[in-house]
Amino acid sequence: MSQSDNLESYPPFFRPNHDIDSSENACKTSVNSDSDSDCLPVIDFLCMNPENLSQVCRDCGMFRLVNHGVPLNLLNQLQDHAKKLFSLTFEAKQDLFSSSSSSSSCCSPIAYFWGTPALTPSGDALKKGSGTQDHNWLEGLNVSLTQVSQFQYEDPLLESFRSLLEEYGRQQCRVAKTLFSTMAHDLKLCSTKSQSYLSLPTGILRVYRYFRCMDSHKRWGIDVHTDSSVISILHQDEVQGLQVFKDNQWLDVKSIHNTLIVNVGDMAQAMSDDKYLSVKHRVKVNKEKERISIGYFVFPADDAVIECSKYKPFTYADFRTEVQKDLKTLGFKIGLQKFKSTQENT
Ligand SMILES: O=C(O)CCC(=O)C(=O)O
Ligand SMILES: [Fe+2]
Repeated sequence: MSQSDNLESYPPFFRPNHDIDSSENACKTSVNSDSDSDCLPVIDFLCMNPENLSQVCRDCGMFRLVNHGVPLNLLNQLQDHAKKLFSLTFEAKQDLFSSSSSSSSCCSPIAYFWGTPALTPSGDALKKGSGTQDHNWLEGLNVSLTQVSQFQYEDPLLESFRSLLEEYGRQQCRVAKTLFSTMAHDLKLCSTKSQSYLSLPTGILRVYRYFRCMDSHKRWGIDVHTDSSVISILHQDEVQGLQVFKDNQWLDVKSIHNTLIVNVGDMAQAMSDDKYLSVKHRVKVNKEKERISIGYFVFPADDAVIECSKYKPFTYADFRTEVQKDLKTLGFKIGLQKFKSTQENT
């Protein structure tokens, strides 16, 4: 089936001819798109050089990870399953994954959302207070890794997707743990801190499908943001879309087979006292092709107090509450700036 035959899988808002005011949310920023070279530094997971890792976290905040050890077969199967599930009708996806739709899925560890990647802790899309229609051009599945391993679906396709997610989650935990222990060593964090600063049970996966969009110069897959996590790890399919703000310009992140993209999140920037960079990034949409990506996000323990000279002591729970509040009332995230110590603000 060609992609254009499958519009029933799109939420009605994203079907062509929907009456959208295309003057809103226009993206007119220039991009440097040098098609041959890769803009990201490379870290080899098999023979990781701690000094290189430290340098790229400070200079760039995003890097490409090679030799990560996640089986290629697992990556391919996950992409295939995600494609199949996203191609179901919009109504079927809502039924399968929404928490209120049926008693059997009321504690489903997988929640379906569309139009925004900003979710409440329970996985519901966070509606922006302004009431504007500045939707992001995507739909997705939010997966709690702790819950996904304690659940079984009756539907065979869902059950095999669940077990792939569980295995993928294990692989991402392994990668995140190793990366963070090298970072913690670099930042000279004591062992109590480094244990609570990366809490593997907080890990979530986000499986995204970015829709095709005729107004691709006016719409975003995800608009400019930094991640709230400690570390985020992304696997993308062959369709390019991610851009990173580096050297004062927006650069396209290449889609390179069998590599992962890692980025330093806000929490790691704070833990490092601003030595590491939680880098701005965004996702473009494409006129012809849909794009699927899978992100892993891991956070500090809710009660771990982040202490450093540049910020007032705060927990990730404090940070999340502020971010949710700002998204609801202002429509955007202020983030770390709100937690700067008084000295830093003067
Ligand atoms: O899908 C992508 O390429 C990036 C996703 C992302 O930036 C996010 O979920 O925070
Ligand atoms: Fe992100």
